[in-house]
Amino acid sequence: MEATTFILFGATGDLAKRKIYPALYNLYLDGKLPKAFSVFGLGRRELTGDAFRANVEQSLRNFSRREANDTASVRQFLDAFRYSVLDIGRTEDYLKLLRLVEQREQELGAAPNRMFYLSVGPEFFETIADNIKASGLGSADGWKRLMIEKPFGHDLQSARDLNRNLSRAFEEDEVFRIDHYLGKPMVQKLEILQSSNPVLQTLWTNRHIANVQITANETVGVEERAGYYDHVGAVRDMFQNHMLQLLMMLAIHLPNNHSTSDEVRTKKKKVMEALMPVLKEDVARSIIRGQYAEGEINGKPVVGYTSEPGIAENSANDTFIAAKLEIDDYFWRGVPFYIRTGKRMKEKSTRIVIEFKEPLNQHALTEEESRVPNLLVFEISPNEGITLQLNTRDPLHKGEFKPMHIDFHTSQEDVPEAYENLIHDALNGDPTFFAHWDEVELAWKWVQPVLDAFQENLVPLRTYAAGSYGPVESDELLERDGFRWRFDSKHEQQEKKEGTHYAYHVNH
Ligand SMILES: NC(=O)C1=CN([C@@H]2O[C@H](COP(=O)(O)OP(=O)(O)OC[C@H]3O[C@@H](n4cnc5c(N)ncnc54)[C@H](OP(=O)(O)O)[C@@H]3O)[C@@H](O)[C@H]2O)C=CC1
Ligand SMILES: O=C1O[C@H](COP(=O)(O)O)[C@@H](O)[C@H](O)[C@H]1O
Repeated sequence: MEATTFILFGATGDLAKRKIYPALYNLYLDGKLPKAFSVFGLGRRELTGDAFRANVEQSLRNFSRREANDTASVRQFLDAFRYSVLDIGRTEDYLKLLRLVEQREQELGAAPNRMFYLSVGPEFFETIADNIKASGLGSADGWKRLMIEKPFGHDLQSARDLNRNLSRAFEEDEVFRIDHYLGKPMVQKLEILQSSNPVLQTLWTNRHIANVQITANETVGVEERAGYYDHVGAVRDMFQNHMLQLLMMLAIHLPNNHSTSDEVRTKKKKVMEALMPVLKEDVARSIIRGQYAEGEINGKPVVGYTSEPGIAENSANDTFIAAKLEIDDYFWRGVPFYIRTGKRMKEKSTRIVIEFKEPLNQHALTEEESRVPNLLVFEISPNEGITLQLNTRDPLHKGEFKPMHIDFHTSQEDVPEAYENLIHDALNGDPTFFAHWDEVELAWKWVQPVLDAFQENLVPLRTYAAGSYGPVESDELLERDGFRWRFDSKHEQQEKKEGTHYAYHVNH
């Protein structure tokens, strides 16, 4: 791997502490960092190098998936870390940083390859990019890359403006837009599972699939992010990025088992282009918008959204969204994709369920028998696994017709965290699991009429009790088409109680 200087804006912030340092540490333990590797942490706070390294060490102790007790290896890891005070708007701070970076590269005899990671609010992105260019930090004789966090814009126009402005300093192939759902191991496997298994490849069409359900439910509420969340809602916070990325990753059809990043991203773009647009006037028919009221999570009472600290008591912000989408292409025409995401839901679960069409069913003895569909379930988090629901007869119960579950689960301890995968890919210059501008723009384009309809109150805001599965209208969205949400724990327990369960557990 090529020598790299990792320049981290927002090094004193929450994301750096909870995600970036632990990810770098685990990459280091796995031997996945370049030999010549330095980190320059930046922030306004006055910190000595030692104080900064102590903060990083604390973050490893608190948040790393592997223990940071081996003092020698932690010390060696921290050796790579430097801190420099930098105010984003002050050009002289960039010149000082340039001198420090050059000095360090010379000490190491390292090529001037520079990774700029912007772990700061989006309002700073353009200023930083311009200052990187103006100071010469971005003009060395090596590569330069820009990693940026979400949100990428607030709507279609602001995203376009941001992209145009960033492109003054960075080319598209130098920009690595993070969508951390693309770093989740099961999401990364979707592509290879489909493209390297003829069984799945054959089934991956509207001939066999009745519908696809994509869920990302959380039990947490707005937490300490009222100021941010109340302006974005579930539609911008989760739907426009993570949920549409999951849809793209599921719906792509790849030619073979060695697809290049260009092929993957081109196919994702094709999926977005084929997504049937929704008109502002029609949004209410295919989108359910919800907000949590008070309720119970894991047996404990919790307040409703508008009683959360920092949220206006008349806020009409969405904390839940369910949607029906259709892809108008050869493979998916006629297959509804149902997407659902919400805060303060019954359980934390991110998953994709593929419901297969009923068989011809000439042997079904009862109406009930004909209603048990085959399901293929990808559990993305908090547990990772794949479940296949098949039908069988139970010889112990008079040959009753029953579903059988075949489960494959991986042990969570050793699964790399999303940020590890993404930082590793970016260090290697592999953009496969980063959002290309074309995808981001098409996603905003699809979402814009939804934002407009919400803004103009064309879509009723439904309430749901905290700790439920969302508004009843979300169930009705599927019931209208003869379906229901699958594999919520209430259904899963029911189905598992009735059926046989086969588990296949893998420790890596
Ligand atoms: N936290 C999370 O879980 C997630 C965060 N994100 C995104 O990541 C980004 C960072 O979030 P988070 O870490 O939570 O934010 P924090 O508010 O915790 O940290 C902000 C960082 O920005 C620095 N900063 C702010 N203003 C300036 C300035 N004028 N000059 C120099 N540095 C400045 C702060 O340093 P100092 O105070 O020392 O100046 C601090 O290090 C945001 O874009 C957020 O949307 C995305 C997904 C999840
Ligand atoms: O990006 C975000 O994601 C988290 C949920 O991520 P997960 O990995 O825990 O599923 C969400 O809580 C947050 O609001 C959003 O900004």
